[in-house]
Amino acid sequence: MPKPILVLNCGSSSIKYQMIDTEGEELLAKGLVQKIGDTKPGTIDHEVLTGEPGEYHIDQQLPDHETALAGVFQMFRDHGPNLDATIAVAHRTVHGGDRFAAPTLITDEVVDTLIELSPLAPLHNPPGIAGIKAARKLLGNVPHIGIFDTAFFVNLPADAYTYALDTELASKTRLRKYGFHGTSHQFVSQEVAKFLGRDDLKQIVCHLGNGASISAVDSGHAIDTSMGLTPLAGLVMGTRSGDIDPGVMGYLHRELGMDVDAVDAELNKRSGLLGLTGHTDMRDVRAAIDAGDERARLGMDVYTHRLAFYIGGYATLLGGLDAITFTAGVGENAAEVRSEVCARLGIFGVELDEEANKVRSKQARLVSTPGSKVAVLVVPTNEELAMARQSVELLAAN
Ligand SMILES: Nc1ncnc2c1ncn2[C@@H]1O[C@H](COP(=O)(O)OP(=O)(O)O)[C@@H](O)[C@H]1O
Ligand SMILES: CC(=O)OP(=O)(O)O
Ligand SMILES: [Mg+2]
Repeated sequence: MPKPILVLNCGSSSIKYQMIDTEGEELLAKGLVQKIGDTKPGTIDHEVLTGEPGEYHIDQQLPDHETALAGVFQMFRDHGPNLDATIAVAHRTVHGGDRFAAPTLITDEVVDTLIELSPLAPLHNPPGIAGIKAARKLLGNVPHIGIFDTAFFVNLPADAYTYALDTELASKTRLRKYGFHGTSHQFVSQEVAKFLGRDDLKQIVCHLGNGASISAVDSGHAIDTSMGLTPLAGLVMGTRSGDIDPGVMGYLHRELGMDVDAVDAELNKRSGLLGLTGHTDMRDVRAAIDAGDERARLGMDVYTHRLAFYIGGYATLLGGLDAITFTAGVGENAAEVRSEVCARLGIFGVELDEEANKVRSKQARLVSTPGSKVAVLVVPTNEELAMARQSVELLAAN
């Protein structure tokens, strides 16, 4: 009998989910819900990979996360696998603040604390909490576990996480760098160590998805990462600006009368690749570049400039560099991004094997030349599997 865990990743307008058998780690089902809270009908795509495999799609009005999850559960009831066998539900919870580091059994008290932490991640935590509440209602008889994006970074050195702000103000408001995508940075850096057969690696992980972040990992410990108090800092992302002069906020307010919410929305939702090129998706940016669009070309240059800047800085902080790894939607698929970033890293003796880099594969792989002073890898991330593993550990310890 399989002992499945349901893993939920609730975003503001989407839910990604997987059902994973904890014995043997087989993926039993996965799915994606889109356009939650939209005036237009939302979509639920459900794929069953066990028993009688199949793919199912429905269009349905999805005013909130509770309706969306009810739709997902209906998919399970109509097409399988059997939800009754589920032993636990794992929830990706973006911001654990300074309260949560390890995977945590969710109680009413934990939910209250997460609500308190919400202002720290206004775009990410509220949908996560909505998902937790809805799932606990629909599947009340199994443990629910929170896994925090910030967890891998709780032990960053103080000089990495401290902002140059008034100490009292910072401590009163818990203002510091927290870092995000930690489940992915940890999973991928461990996969790299396995792949290269060494634990004592100085490595940089580039998680380039719609949200994007980069981390420096020394012998398994994160020593710096690009996201900050919120997931807005650092790299250029699909719609987020990443690093800008903090003076931009006051400037936009004074010049255009934009209030704080308007500036926040501008930087989070209309900036990044979208603001630079008119496209959020890297495939569309690439198509525009190929069609001679100069705005898209500049957008890509800003994107790789920022990446190279961080890689150079992190190599210095690490005091050496053994491996650079690309992961997530862009990192795993966009060969041109890897190629253009690596072309900026000659000073470190990075040499990409352009042919190997072009090969499409779902496997972890080396894409640098044998002579490269730094190994360059592509490693698929699997945040859901990492979450399932951490949940199993927590359940075993209780
Ligand atoms: N084949 C591809 N080539 C280039 N970029 C891709 C490809 N497939 C996906 N992407 C990029 O990956 C992004 C999604 O990455 P993902 O890691 O799934 O993000 P998130 O988890 O933040 O939704 C897309 O927005 C797109 O930019
Ligand atoms: C924290 C974060 O940026 O997450 P995502 O990439 O899912 O938006
Ligand atoms: Mg992601």
